[in-house]
Amino acid sequence: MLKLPLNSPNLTNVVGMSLFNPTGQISHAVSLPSCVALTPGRGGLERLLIDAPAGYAEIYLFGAHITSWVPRGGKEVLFTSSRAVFNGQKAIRGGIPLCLPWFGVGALHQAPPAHGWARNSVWQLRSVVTTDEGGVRVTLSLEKNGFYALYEVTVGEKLELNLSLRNVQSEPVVGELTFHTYLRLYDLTATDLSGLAGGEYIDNEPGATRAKQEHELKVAGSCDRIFTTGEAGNVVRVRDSGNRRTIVVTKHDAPNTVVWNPGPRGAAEFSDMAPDEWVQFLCVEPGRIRENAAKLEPGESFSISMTLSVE
Ligand SMILES: O=P(O)(O)OC[C@H]1O[C@@H](O)[C@H](O)[C@@H](O)[C@@H]1O
Repeated sequence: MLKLPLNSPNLTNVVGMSLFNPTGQISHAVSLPSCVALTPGRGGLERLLIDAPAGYAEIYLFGAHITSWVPRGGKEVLFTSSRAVFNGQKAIRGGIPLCLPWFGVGALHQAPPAHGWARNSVWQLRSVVTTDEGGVRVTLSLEKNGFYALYEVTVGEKLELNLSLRNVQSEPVVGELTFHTYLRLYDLTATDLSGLAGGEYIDNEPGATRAKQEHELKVAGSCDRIFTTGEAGNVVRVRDSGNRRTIVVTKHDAPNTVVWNPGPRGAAEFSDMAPDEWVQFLCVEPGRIRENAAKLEPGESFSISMTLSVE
């Protein structure tokens, strides 16, 4: 295993060389802009540090997992648990895990692992380029178990994500995708949501029946709802009053939005979350899952996208 020191001059502008990550795989040789470094992060896991004029972010190659995004002049938008485990095996608790190629137990009950294997896999870094808006665009890929996933992350004043999944096997398959986004909040119990009223949801538990969300959703404890939204639900606004901001989640080609928080009792059962941390986040998870899962013939693909912005 090759350990790279944080200050190594070779970590920026890496051209034509291969870096090893702690799981033994070789990262793709890519050229990095000067505002980007590929460094060992927590647990020695390879991580892209992006400090562009328009925004800051950290992306682990393990899970293609974004653990931090700070738009320039703003505050951290993503919650990452103080007890998150960075061992290259367990999914990182917080940030934006990708649920792929299934969500939860899967539309066809494919689990384990819960939420698919992408968040526990090391992704390949394909390219890192600057954007005209002062940001950085990162492309990552993962080919595994007959699927090919391509993930484009644009870090700037907004965080723009585009994720696609292709069937590269000879049989038809079913695929699901979700951005399992942990939004950092000053106080969940004082947070207002808008955009989900009028949508239909099902509680994420066996035997649950479908219901209509009559009023705007207020989450003050445990919540685990899978929404199917129309156009109106493409923009969900999360008013984080303690931080004097509204986080706006805009999605495309993603008919579902999962809203999840474990509440105090649920949080106490997680070894990778402090008991009092449940009030510091809300998961708003755009995706295409369950009855909307994509049926993919060989060679077919589908994609979902999400933009986070702050007002
Ligand atoms: O602990 P995990 O596998 O990261 O899942 C956390 C939660 O993820 C949410 O997306 C699900 O709706 C919840 O049911 C689940 O508990």
